[in-house]
Amino acid sequence: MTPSPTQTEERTAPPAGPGAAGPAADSAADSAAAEGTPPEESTATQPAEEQEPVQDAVFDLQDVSVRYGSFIAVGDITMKVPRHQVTAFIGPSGCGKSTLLRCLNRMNDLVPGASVTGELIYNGENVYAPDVDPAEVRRRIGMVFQKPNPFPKSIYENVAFGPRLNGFSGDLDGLVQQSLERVGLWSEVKDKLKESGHALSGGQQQRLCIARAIAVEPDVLLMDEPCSALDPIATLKIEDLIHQLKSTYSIVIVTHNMQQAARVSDRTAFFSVNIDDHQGMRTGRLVEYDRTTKIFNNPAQQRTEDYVTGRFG
Ligand SMILES: Nc1ncnc2c1ncn2[C@@H]1O[C@H](COP(=O)(O)OP(=O)(O)OP(=O)(O)O)[C@@H](O)[C@H]1O
Repeated sequence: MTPSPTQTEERTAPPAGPGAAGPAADSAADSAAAEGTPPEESTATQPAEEQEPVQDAVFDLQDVSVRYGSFIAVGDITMKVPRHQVTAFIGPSGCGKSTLLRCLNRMNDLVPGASVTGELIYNGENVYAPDVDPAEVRRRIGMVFQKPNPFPKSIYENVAFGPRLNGFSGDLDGLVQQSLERVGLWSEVKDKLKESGHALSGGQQQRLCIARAIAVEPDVLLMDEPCSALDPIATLKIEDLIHQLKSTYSIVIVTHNMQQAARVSDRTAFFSVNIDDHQGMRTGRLVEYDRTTKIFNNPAQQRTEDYVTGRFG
């Protein structure tokens, strides 16, 4: 991919010393991100490159851009998302992580004015082809949101709802149990399946939402900051769960938490915002995408290093 024609500046931040990047240095980035420190919004950009090829891709994005009306929220994204691995999207607020995540399963169709250009291939099929049923796409590519959002129904019904809607005719009780077991919730809820999903703790509610997502037997799980509303112990449980689930599902996770990205993901995509000199449009761009260990320990781009070490970029 070629650099944006809007680029006019070069970065002046000094390079980090050897070993400055890495999980040990992540807390600075975490706290800066948590405090909402604005990114250093340079119009300079580096070519986004996929440094190490993905051999078995579940998604293949070619020049994908997402607009809200005429505003390009995220532009020219070319990347492959590996199957049965965890891919993290990181970057400063507003760089389009959630927007890009939502277009992977056509959730953005539900946003008035949102449109997608480019090619988004999922298992060899163009997700946006005219004959593709968005509801089927969303069944195969499930989503877990930032805030746990159980239905106002019983624990059992939360899990049974999707399969029933899809005409599941097998052993529903068994499927509910199996789904709850997979998220480590069964022993905690087996005696109160008729109680409301809202009566659970935040971490339990999020695991219930993951059980609900996997009950319809998806292929991919998209997670949009799934732990941001949870305490550290509940967060670790979800992270453990993500590790377990990746043998069955391909997972894409948006996170502001650098340590979490380093802990749970195999690959990390770092996005940032470029500002168009003429119109001042702030468009999210993919800066660097590689194995997570590389992104955190030896990134190719200065902007990545600045971000993962807490300097922003
Ligand atoms: N429904 C919408 N309508 C119009 N603009 C939107 C909409 N949703 C997001 N945007 C804009 O698109 C850009 C990208 O937003 P998005 O939420 O995808 O970024 P993000 O990187 O996920 O941010 P954060 O980390 O803060 O969640 C932002 O400029 C945002 O204001």
